[in-house]
Parts: sequence; structure tokens; C-alpha cells
Amino acid sequence: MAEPRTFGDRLAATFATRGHLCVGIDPHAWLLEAWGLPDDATGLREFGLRVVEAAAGRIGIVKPQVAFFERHGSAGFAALERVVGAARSAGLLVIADAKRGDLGSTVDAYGQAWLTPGSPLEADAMTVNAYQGVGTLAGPIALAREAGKGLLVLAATSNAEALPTQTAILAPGGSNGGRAGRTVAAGIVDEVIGLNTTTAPDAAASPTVGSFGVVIGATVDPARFGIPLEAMAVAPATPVLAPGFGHQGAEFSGLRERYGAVAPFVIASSSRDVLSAGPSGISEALLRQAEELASCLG
Ligand SMILES: O=C(O)c1cc(=O)[nH]c(=O)n1[C@@H]1O[C@H](COP(=O)(O)O)[C@@H](O)[C@H]1O
Repeated sequence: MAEPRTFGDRLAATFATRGHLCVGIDPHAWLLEAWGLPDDATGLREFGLRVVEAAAGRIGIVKPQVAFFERHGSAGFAALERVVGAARSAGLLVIADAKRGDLGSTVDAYGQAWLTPGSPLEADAMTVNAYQGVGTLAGPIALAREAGKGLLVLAATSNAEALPTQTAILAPGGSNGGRAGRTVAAGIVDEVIGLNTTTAPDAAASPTVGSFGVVIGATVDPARFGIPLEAMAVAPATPVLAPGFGHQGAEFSGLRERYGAVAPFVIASSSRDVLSAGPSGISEALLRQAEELASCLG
């Protein structure tokens, strides 16, 4: 059977067959040491490939954190290419956690790096930030539509320092002027919902999940940001990348209450908590977490 054309369709298929768990591939120096691996490009590659091997067939989504590979320069990027390639070949959805953002002409190149079919770092989706305006993302948005890729835009992040900025109130004026009075996070979410509704004609007959999602940390209260959860759940739903489970304190048992109507479209991400099970324990830890998550969502 042909692979679903859009990221949203592939995500919907993954939710149905492999569930909602995403493991973050975050090779912190202390984790490399705990795994008995060197803190260099060979260690990164080995770590990433072992996580991919553990994830394949057990869960559906991996999220390599680019920063840890970037620490080792070009050799780190070569390791990341191998890990991303292995994950995609294993049928896992790959979200490149690159958190790129810039003015339009520059962000276009970031989009090309991570979303162009056949590019060395090709992923299924990437994280981006829109603090220079969602409009700056026009290039990656167009590329994602054309290539069947996805974007996950930071809205309400899991870290406490973000609260004052992301709950700040939008001023009138500019292309986002109609959203004046709402929070920065809610304005971003609203614009991303709009991207999904305007993509629909091109996608499957009635897509259930859109290709453009937002990041809403599992440690925050979406109501505090005025985020319209019900509107996000209207088909094609705006998926949510939800980091913060495990090490940052969020629990799967709180997921339904936190995300309300949009809970069925949440990608629940955990890195350190799962990775600290080590190379011999990670497969079992992934299965256990996937089961727990499924029972909380079921
Ligand atoms: O975009 C992300 O993935 C992200 C957004 C956010 O709001 N908070 C957040 O922690 N993340 C990422 O998710 C991962 C969380 O890792 P753990 O706290 O170890 O599970 C890190 O790679 C973060 O960069």
C-alpha cells in the first residue's frame, strides 16, 4: 500500500497502529556515559541507532534533538543523518527537533534542510518557532504542503521561563492584527489551525489530522494561555507535540484533562525518563510507557 501522502495522514495512521508515544533521542553527555558510550560522534550514532532499534515495531514516533548532535559539528551531523535515515527506513515517523526560526528568506533554507525529499537530513516534520511571526514560515509551509511534510510550531512551551512571553497580549496591527488581545501562544495556535483548514482540499478526502501542529508542553495549563482546544479538535485536527512527560514531571494520567478535546491528537514525548532505562532496559521501558499511555487515552 502506498504511504499516506501528507504528514497528517501518516500521523493519523501511526496513532491508530502504534499509538501516541514519541521517544526523544536526546544524547546528553551523562546519558552517553551511562550507556557506556563515548561523548563523540561514534557515541551519538550508536546511541541513536540503539534507540531506533528499540523503538521500531514498539512505538511509532521518534524525535531526535538536533542540539546534541550539533555539539560535535560535522561529525555529529553525519551521525544524525545515519540515525534519521535508519529511523525512517524502520517505518518510524521522525520529528526533527530543530526549533528553527528566522526571517522568511533564511527560514526557507532551514525548511529545505529538514523537509526536502532526498535531502541528507530528511525528516517527516520539524519543530519551528514563530517569534518572528508565523508569516515568516511561508516557505517551509509551502514546502511541507508540496512534499507531504509537517511543521510543529512552538506555542506554549514546557519551561516556566516562557510564561511571560507566551502569555503576553498581541498588539493590533500587522498580518496578525485580527488576533489583537489574545495571547502570543493563542495567536500562534489560531494561525496554525488556519493552515490546516486551508490545506484540506489537497489532502485525503476528509483528513482527520492536519500536517501543521503546535507544541504545548505537558507541564502547562493551556487555559492559562487562552488556547482554543475545541477549535483545534475540529477536523482536520491540529496535532499537538506534548513534551514534558517523565523527567519534567508531567504524567500520562493527566493528559486527557490537560488537553481536553484535542487529547486524541497529542504526540506524547518523553526523552530522559525513557532513555535512562539504558540500552538493556529501553525496549521494555518503551513498551511499558506505550501501554500506560494507551490506557490513559483509551
Ligand atoms: O519542542 C520540543 O520538543 C520541546 C518543547 C518544549 O516545550 N519543551 C521541551 O522539553 N521540548 C523538548 O523535549 C525534550 C524534553 O526532554 P525530557 O525532559 O528529557 O523528556 C527536549 O529535547 C526538549 O528540547
